[in-house]
Amino acid sequence: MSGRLASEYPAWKKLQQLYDSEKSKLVLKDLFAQDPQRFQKFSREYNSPDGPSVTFLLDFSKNLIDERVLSTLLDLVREAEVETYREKMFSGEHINTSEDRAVLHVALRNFDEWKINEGGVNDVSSVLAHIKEFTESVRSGAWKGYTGKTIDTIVNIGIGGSDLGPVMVTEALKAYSKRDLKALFVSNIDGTHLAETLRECNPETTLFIIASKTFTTQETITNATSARDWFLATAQDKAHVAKHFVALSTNTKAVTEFGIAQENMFQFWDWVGGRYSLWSAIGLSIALVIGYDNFELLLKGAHGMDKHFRTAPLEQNLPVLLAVLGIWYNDFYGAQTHALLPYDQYLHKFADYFQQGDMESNGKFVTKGGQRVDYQTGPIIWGAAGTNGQHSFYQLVHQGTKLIPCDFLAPATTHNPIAHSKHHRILLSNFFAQPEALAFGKTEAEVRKELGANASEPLVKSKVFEGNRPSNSILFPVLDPQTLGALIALYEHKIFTQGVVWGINSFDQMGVELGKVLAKNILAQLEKPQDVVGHDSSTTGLIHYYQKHRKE
Ligand SMILES: O=P(O)(O)OC[C@H]1O[C@@H](O)[C@@H](O)[C@@H](O)[C@@H]1O
Repeated sequence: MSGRLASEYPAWKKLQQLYDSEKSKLVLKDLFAQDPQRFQKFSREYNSPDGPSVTFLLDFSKNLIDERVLSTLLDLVREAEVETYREKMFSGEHINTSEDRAVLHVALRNFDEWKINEGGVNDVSSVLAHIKEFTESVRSGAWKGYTGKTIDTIVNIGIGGSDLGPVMVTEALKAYSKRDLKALFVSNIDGTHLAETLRECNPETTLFIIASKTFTTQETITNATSARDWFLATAQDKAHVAKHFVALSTNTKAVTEFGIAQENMFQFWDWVGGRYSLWSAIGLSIALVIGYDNFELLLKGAHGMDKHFRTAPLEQNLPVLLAVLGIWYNDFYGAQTHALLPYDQYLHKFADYFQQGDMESNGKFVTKGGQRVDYQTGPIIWGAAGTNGQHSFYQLVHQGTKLIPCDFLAPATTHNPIAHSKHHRILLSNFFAQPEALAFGKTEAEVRKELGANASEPLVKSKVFEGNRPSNSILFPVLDPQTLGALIALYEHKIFTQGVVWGINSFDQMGVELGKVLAKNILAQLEKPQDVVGHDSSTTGLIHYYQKHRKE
């Protein structure tokens, strides 16, 4: 990637001018009043260009934009050569320059359509076949534990990208799950996570999936080793490990050293970034829970979005549109955060997932060319499932002093139409009402009318909603595997587009390294107070306090 500073592009400068001169006119109430076509102009329906049918509506009309702002934002995308870098990604160029790697999660869901030149790409289908064979064997009960019993529990041990994707997707697609196969996830090094999980497991019927791209991650290897010790305390014979432990990794050597047979290892490649890996062997737990065919639908739904991203004109290109809207708020309005608000309980981990997806990708202050940026890069991503958020943090979103752009997502149809879909209608009425309230607010005059002449001034003021708070709404027919695949890919490509504009490398994660190194050093000093050397007084004081109070 060019690694140029985004602030040097002519369109960036023009956007700054537009912001300065037009900001006071970009008032949603007026913009909607002036243009009866605004919804038509600023909404797009997605229809998957191929593969399983996926459709959804992206309504971005409640954003603080007009046609001039949008076209200038798209000029910025052109000037940053997003289209060129998009092609570089799809063709397997090493766009992850700091690690000299290709970025090819799109190859994992390509189903041989596009020719890509990179080692391992041709093995994707054989790994999928391995996943299919294995999942069918476990789900059918043909795969037996060491005492001949069927597997009824799987435990995915992994962290970061080797955990968050499987957790999010298995939750999101619970409606498609095999209900008699319990899926548990252990990520934290905190022994509590493993201990509490193992309480739910029977060694005779539990399958451990050790998910680690590198197979060197301290948390995962420590948890996996303790899980193996727990298993062997009952099973006794090391030969039984083969029936109860499989690995998902790029590191064959470390996997075999751990004692997992090569035939129980599911391979992937260094061009799959951790936070983009749920489509790879890392998705094994997903395939086990929802079945291989549904896993394939997830991949195909994502592939449809890849094709859309690769071919649709920028004005129609949904990931690009989401990306530029984000840039508008992040870099010109000074918004620090972006909220993901799915009105679907099944998507309750969606924001957690994209916290890593977005923040580990675009939380960088240096361009690919090595320059310190002079603008904001990745936003803080957060959110929760509606309507829970409404009874918690929405107060600040509506009346706080910060601008928080929001994405609202919802399915038109629920998988659980209890009480004749009464719950769902109430849920959706909130999904429609919140963006409306954010955009149009409530004026002082309206409040006065409502409260009557005797209302006190402070009470009137406290009930005013300034409005003009932007949001996107994404409405899809039903949360099925293919739609989820398309939605995840939509956000992946949004992140890619923003990264190219900001000139940063969205595909390394140097920022997680320092803490790891320091922790290793400190671990070696925890025994005795006299070992605690080379730290500032605060760190030393904290460690000494721990040493004084620990019991074990
Ligand atoms: O899959 P492994 O190699 O265990 O890595 C797990 C996670 O480690 C973190 O430090 C990050 O680098 C993540 O991107 C990664 O997903």
